[in-house]
Amino acid sequence: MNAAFWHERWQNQQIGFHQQEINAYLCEHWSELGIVPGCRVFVPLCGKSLDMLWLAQASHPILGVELSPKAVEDFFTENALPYRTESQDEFSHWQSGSIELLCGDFFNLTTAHLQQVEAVYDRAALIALPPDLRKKYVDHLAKILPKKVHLLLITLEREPRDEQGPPFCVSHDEVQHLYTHAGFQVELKAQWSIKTQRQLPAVERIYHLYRDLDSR
Ligand SMILES: C[S@@+](CC[C@H](N)C(=O)[O-])C[C@H]1O[C@@H](n2cnc3c(N)ncnc32)[C@H](O)[C@@H]1O
Repeated sequence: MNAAFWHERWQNQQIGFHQQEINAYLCEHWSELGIVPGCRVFVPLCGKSLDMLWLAQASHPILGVELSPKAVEDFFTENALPYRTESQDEFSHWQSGSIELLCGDFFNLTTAHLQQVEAVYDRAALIALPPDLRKKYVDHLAKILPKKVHLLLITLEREPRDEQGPPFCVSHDEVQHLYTHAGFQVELKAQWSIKTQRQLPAVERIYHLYRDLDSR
């Protein structure tokens, strides 16, 4: 799953993952995480997700990262948000008010980019990646995030399990393994049986992941 794959998806508008409405799990579970207004929220692999608008309206400064310039531009234009843009190291930086999007590769982010981030919202980021990249993604995220941080993570697992994707099946055991290994406490908040777009049975899980390395 290389950059060309995603650029092509955006150019051809093969973006079935994009939701026209705010994610219901975000609205239902965000307040349970104890993340106060004003906390900066990082949205990895953000696409043009409308969930960023909901988080911004909940008084969270937003930092997103996205590979596709088309996705980033569409986010601002489709939502009628005036923006300014400039080049920054390996990223182009797009900003409108409290929403900042970095256009470039997640794996080029450093701790400097994620300063003051206190929470992460991962919907369709971990599950967008094949197995070998998922470990690299979690390890990199754990490395660049501040020591004290909360994550809201949404995963998907089709039944019976398969290796197709994206979106890829990510099991509860895998989430536990990846994030515990990276120093996080893992709490499964809820799970729901659903039907995928192709009417396949699947389970969606919502996690609160938390770490506070200073308090150890
Ligand atoms: C399945 S989509 C999910 C988008 C968004 N989270 C949502 O809920 O609509 C995954 C997104 O990750 C982006 N992406 C994939 N690999 C990336 C990388 N290494 N760095 C930044 N963005 C990446 C793709 O362009 C795509 O927009």
